Amino acid sequence: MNNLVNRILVVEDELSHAKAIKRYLLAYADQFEVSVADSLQECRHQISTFCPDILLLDLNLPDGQAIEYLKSTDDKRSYPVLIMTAQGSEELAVEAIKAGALDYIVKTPETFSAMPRIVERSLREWSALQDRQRADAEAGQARQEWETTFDAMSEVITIHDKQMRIVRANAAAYHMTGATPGELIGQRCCEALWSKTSICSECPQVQTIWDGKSHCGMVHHQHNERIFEVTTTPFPASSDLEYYIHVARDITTQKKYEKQLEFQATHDLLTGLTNRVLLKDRLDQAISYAKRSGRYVALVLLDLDRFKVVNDTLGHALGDELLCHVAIRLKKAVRDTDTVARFGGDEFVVMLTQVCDKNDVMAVFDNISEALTAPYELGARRFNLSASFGVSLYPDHSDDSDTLIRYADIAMYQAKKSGNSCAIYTSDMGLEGVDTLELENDLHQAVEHHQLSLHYQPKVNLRTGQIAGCEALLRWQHPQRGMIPPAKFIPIAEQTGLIVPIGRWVIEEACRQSLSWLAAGLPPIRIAVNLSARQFRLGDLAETVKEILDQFGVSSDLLELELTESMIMDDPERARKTLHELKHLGLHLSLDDFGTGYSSLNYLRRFPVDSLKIDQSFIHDVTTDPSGASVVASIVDIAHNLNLNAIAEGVETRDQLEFLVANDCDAVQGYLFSKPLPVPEFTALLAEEKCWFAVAD
Ligand SMILES: Nc1nc2c(ncn2[C@@H]2O[C@@H]3COP(=O)(O)O[C@H]4[C@@H](O)[C@H](n5cnc6c(=O)[nH]c(N)nc65)O[C@@H]4COP(=O)(O)O[C@H]3[C@H]2O)c(=O)[nH]1
Repeated sequence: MNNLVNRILVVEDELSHAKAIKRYLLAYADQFEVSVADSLQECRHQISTFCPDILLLDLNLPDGQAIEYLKSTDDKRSYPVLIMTAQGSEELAVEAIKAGALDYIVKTPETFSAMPRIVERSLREWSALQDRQRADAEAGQARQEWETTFDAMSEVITIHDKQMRIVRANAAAYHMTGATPGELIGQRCCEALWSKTSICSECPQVQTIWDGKSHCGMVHHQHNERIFEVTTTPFPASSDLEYYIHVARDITTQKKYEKQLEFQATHDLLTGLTNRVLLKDRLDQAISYAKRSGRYVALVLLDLDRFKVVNDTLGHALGDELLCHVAIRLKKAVRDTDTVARFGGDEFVVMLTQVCDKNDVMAVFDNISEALTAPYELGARRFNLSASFGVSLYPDHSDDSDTLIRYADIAMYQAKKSGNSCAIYTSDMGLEGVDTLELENDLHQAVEHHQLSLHYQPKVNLRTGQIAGCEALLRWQHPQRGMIPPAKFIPIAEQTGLIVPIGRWVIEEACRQSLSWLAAGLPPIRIAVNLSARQFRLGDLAETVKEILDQFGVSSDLLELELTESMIMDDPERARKTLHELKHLGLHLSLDDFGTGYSSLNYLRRFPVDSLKIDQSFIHDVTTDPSGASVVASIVDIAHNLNLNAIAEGVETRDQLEFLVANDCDAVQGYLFSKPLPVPEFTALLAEEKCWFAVAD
């Protein structure tokens, strides 16, 4: 018993009983405080004023029955009530207990004397009862909260037994399955939730049942194609019965998003092809597989030749469409096990794996090349594309993926530069690559530091044997490396854009030289200057040339511009306009390296050019290869049919010269007559007024 005061209200109309009870109680313990009421009315009054901890209530009181009183106050009571009854009224007392009394006492002298212990015990019981009720209420509340939460969870939650039968399911589970409680409870989880007929051993439920630990895994819903992350956790509900909580979270959107991100990180979004990151990964794998299998891996890097022009003239939408067509064709041209990647822009890479024979690479290359060059139809338009290819091989060139990619790139660059469609990497190309970077830096200073100069090579008229003009050829005297050939630095100048100021300088220098020779009293000579593709595309070419001619006061008749076929065929309409503007100034125009590119004779007819320069590669073979000879003869014919002059370049032997004379070529240029000469030597040649017929005869 604690030391707190216990207030006891005794409601008894029989005064002697009340006194006896009070006396026993007060005599028993100090903490008892006793008050007496003799009616229900007084009882009610004292309950509010005395605030009893226990009520000893006589069954029959003058103003009413205790049972009625209990019934009317049952809900609010915070104290125990003991009914006191006379012998023989026990039945009524039991009724009083039903109405809310804690117990009853039959009034006898013995029970009066035992009253303190009865009160003590009753207070203890009451306190325990209160605790239990409070605990029950709290448990009820908790349960309600839990159930609300359980049903409010968006995750599908089920509780199942060891046989994986559902014993409880939340609202999300019913919502997902569309089942009623009757249809879900007792069903096997896999069937009821996931529409699966068999249980997968990797199911987190199965694993949890096996080793008693929580397991998490992914479950694909068989019918609605959604993906769930499922966690199963065991919990002991009683000592011998185990339950498992199964929480399934719908992660379909998350997975979709993850997949999308992964795709974006590893693919080119326009074409859907593999990107550089994934290609490198696959190349690493292919190399390690090839190491074991003793096979080759080939990398074919290709760059579309005229793509920029297509893009600029037709707009990016059509350009994109074209790239998608290229991607499809490349994929079709190789096996499924090979990889086609896009590195951005118009650069694609094909990785060929499990190659047994190196010759197979060239066969695949032929397929690719053929697929790419077939005409493209975009809307009402038809296009032809060509590409430059660079090939590198594992194990011949490297066993490192980055290096192989770089080597394929260097080889492609080499192919482009040399005008061949394909180049296989060789070690000297690699060195050239290193060189290129250094040259690029030095080239920036070349103009400023007067390291550039022009050499002149005569063109000889085959009818007169005399100089018919000359070609100005750029030379770079590098302070450390000595003379660098144009084939090495012009492509760098093209790439960096430096060719524009350099090209302007060449025209200015040719005009300056022309004036200087005239001033020296030498016969007027037409100087041909090579134009670069970039200069030609600039748009203000005619204006620039006119400005230079005006600045030096040189007659336009003394200047010739040499363009290549590819420069004008890139964008024939624009080229035609520019050529007309140049022609309008009075310049001579010639098509250089004729025969090496793709020319449409239809277009050619519409271009105001004066000469076709037959590429030296044809001249080289003219006496050894009958087909080479017929190409040259045809070009001369074409030129004459179009009212153009035919000039052969790279003439080195008398046999070549004789062939050209026999085939009615108009003029020649080549080492047989003279190499390109520095100004003093060429000036001497001019002054000599040399006639080469003696040589040609
Ligand atoms: N094997 C052999 N070669 C001969 C013979 N006769 C002449 N050549 C060389 O053939 C090239 C002819 O010039 P290209 O076709 O315009 O080809 C030129 C031209 O495309 C470019 N280039 C040169 N100067 C300029 C320039 O000022 N501007 C631009 N944009 N390109 C230039 O560089 C290319 C190479 O120029 P070069 O090295 O000077 O090489 C010159 C010349 O030296 C011969 O009988 N045999």
